[in-house]
Amino acid sequence: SAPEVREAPKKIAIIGGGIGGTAAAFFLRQEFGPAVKIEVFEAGTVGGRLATENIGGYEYETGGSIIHPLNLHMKHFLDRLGLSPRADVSSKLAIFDGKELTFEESDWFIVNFIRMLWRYGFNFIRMHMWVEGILDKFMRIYQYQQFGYSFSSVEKLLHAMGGDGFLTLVNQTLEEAMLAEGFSQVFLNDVVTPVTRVNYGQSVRINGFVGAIALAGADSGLWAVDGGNKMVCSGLLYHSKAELVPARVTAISMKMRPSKTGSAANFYEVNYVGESGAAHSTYDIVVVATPLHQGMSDINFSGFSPPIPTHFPGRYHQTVATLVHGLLNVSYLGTTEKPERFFVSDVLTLDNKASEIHSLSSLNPVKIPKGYSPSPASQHKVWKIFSSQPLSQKNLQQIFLSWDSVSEKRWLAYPSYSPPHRRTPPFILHDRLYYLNAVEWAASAMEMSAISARNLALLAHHRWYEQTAKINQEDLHTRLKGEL
Ligand SMILES: Cc1cc2nc3c(=O)[nH]c(=O)nc-3n(C[C@H](O)[C@H](O)[C@H](O)COP(=O)(O)OP(=O)(O)OC[C@H]3O[C@@H](n4cnc5c(N)ncnc54)[C@H](O)[C@@H]3O)c2cc1C
Ligand SMILES: CC(C)=CCC/C(C)=C/CC/C(C)=C/CSC[C@H](N)C(=O)O
Repeated sequence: SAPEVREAPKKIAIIGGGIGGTAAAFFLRQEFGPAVKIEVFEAGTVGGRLATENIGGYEYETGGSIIHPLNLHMKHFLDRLGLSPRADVSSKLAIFDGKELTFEESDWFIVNFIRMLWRYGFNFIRMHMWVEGILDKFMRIYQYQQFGYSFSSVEKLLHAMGGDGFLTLVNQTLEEAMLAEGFSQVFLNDVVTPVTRVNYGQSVRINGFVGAIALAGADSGLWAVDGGNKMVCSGLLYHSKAELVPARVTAISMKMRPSKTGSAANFYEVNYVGESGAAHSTYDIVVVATPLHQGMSDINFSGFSPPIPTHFPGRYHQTVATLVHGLLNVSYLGTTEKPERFFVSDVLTLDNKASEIHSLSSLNPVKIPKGYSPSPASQHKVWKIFSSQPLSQKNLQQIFLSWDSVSEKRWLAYPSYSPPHRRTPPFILHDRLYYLNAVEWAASAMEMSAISARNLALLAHHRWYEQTAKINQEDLHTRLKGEL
């Protein structure tokens, strides 16, 4: 007799309208087809940690800002949504030790190359090769997902990409991993630390995997979305024909109802508070696309065995983004260069007591006006400072000669990474209840949330239709060699 065909799910809930939740809506629609009703709950603003701030009539990114050229899901979203990358504006990097600039990029590639070779031998070239090797393995996920394969835990996903090497990498510090590879401590202090400070606000004691991602975040060819990165989220929401529910989810519980076949079927009840008060709805599948950690979201899970905690262990790191429209005090950076000749756009910092800030960058608006070009420090412009604590008035007076606006955004930005990690939170919280942001404990980035969204859409589909052959397959890399 023909195998029993399971009915399609009728309703899916996604909690969170950031890049993770909206990408999940997009991929779930792709997997389950047009009939299923998808609802996205968002307590704040669509985009979540992708957000902009208006200064003087222009919008500037205050959260997630850069995208790697090999981030294929983000690229694909732009193509599907008819969005474009923002026009390129040249940039110039320097490193600050709290007193003076220890490195200032030259306009000439060869000058930078010789300086780096002189100071750090082959460390610099080898670092590029090391990161490239990790990215090569990382890229395997796209082929697996293209073929419909999914993974039931972060560890299994990492293992499928990079084998035991990736699992070792997430369980040791970047410092340990790079020292073991033969990089020098001086190179780690002078070059790698400034990158982990700007990109994750933390030291080289973050895990080796997220450390490699941070270093990839200093590659060339980084891009952003014309009009603002958060446009991808609203675009995905619209494209997926999901319904936005502007409400805060307070609780998720498991309920039973009798099914047509006589046996009991369980479903999820989502309780939420919106503008018109408290309400609840029921769903066949639920995807939680917000971090389940202290200060991030307070969702009470009831009726589950084993119990699901409101907050998993581990905390999120505070990064304060302060946007200042003002005149930079170049002597704060210990430089004697005239402000009209000072074109440095990104100042990274060393890890020492004198560096209260993690970075200082000149910001370009999300839409580049015609004829726009980088301006020197002698002109009023928008600067972004990353720090772990809010800046004091004294800090601002040291860094700027004058300013006409200051806006501060305190983010619980990404996990506070301190390997070895006890255990990464699970993707599967319960039978058909999934947790997208578990992936952030390997690394937090827009593309990581998109990869997790695709993985969970596939996983939810295969588990719904009991297609176990597409879950947790070993050795996919060898088996798919030669395929497309
Ligand atoms: C300052 C900063 C700089 C960064 N820079 C980069 C970068 O350059 N490149 C990069 O790739 N990544 C960067 N990141 C990381 C990146 O922004 C995140 O990894 C990514 O945006 C996470 O997206 P998400 O959708 O998974 O989570 P979020 O964006 O946090 O989305 C979760 C959403 O859920 C909502 N929510 C929470 N609780 C509830 C509830 N109970 N009910 C309903 N809704 C709820 C929230 O309001 C939020 O909108 C940066 C992050 C920060 C903060
Ligand atoms: C996931 C892969 C393969 C690559 C992502 C690389 C990337 C873009 C890393 C950056 C991650 C991050 C959290 C950056 C924060 S700050 C960004 C920027 N320097 C700024 O000033 O806003």
